[in-house]
Amino acid sequence: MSYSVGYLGPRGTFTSMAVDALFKGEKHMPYQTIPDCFDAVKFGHVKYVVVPLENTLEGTVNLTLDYLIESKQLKIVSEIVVPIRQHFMVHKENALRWQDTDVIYSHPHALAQCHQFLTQDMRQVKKEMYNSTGAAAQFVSEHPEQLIGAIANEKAAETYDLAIIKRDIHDIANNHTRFVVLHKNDTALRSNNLPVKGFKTTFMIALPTDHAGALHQVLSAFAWRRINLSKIESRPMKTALGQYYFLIDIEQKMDDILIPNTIQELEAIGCQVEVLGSYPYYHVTEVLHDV
Ligand SMILES: O=C(O)C(=O)C[C@]1(C(=O)O)C=C[C@@H](O)C=C1
Repeated sequence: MSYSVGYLGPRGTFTSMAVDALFKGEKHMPYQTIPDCFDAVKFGHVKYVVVPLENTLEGTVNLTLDYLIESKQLKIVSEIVVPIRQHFMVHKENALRWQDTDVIYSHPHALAQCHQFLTQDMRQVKKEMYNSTGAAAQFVSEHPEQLIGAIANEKAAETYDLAIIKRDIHDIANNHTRFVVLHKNDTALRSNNLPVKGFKTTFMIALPTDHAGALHQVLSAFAWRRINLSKIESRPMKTALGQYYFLIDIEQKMDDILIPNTIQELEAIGCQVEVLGSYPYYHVTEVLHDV
């Protein structure tokens, strides 16, 4: 295996910023889509992959969560939260004509994070979804003959030599995305250079059918042990309407007693419980500086 880390590429995505922060000096391999990232680690082309899981403004990246639910052999081994600053950029040859832009490309999450800018300043411009912010920037750089723009980060503008027209166009300043590192076994991945902010464990829980108050019982199994939940979310099981998995994050790492006992209690009421990972989390504090 020549590459150790795969990620949602190309260079210049926010995901590549997460990779740079966690895996300094390792060989990285960009993949075009989130499913490609999952396949790369499943089939052993890379040891780890980094994919986006959740954003402050847009919530969960459903594609990642659905693949995580499906890929039971993969575990979350680390998490990193990255500040997200979105900028509007065009090809340098079109910088003076940016007001004539016909189409703006970006990842659907990035477009959604810039709703106010797109509806107020760019109302007439067509919006097109792309696989990632970096790929949108690359596409713009390859098509100077078209009056198109991208929403992406500063690194993408540098990498693809684009002109930033408007900075910080995301709706709220406190915009962050949570990325997870996936691996074939559950050995937690520690960063060599970032301080650990804390630990989490993620569960996937299927409730027993026709059991009144089952979710209440699940929550109370955590509550009476004073285990702090940092997230709860449901995703359809895709088997029938009304059937869901509950994804629960707790602010605690796997231990020998408390968590195994919680799982036992959940199984005793008929729940199916999978631990999707028990891992350290990190924050990137510095935002890419202005040029
Ligand atoms: O990594 C990127 O640049 C992406 O395009 C993906 C993604 C996402 O899926 O949330 C990552 C971070 C930002 O929230 C916007 C887009």
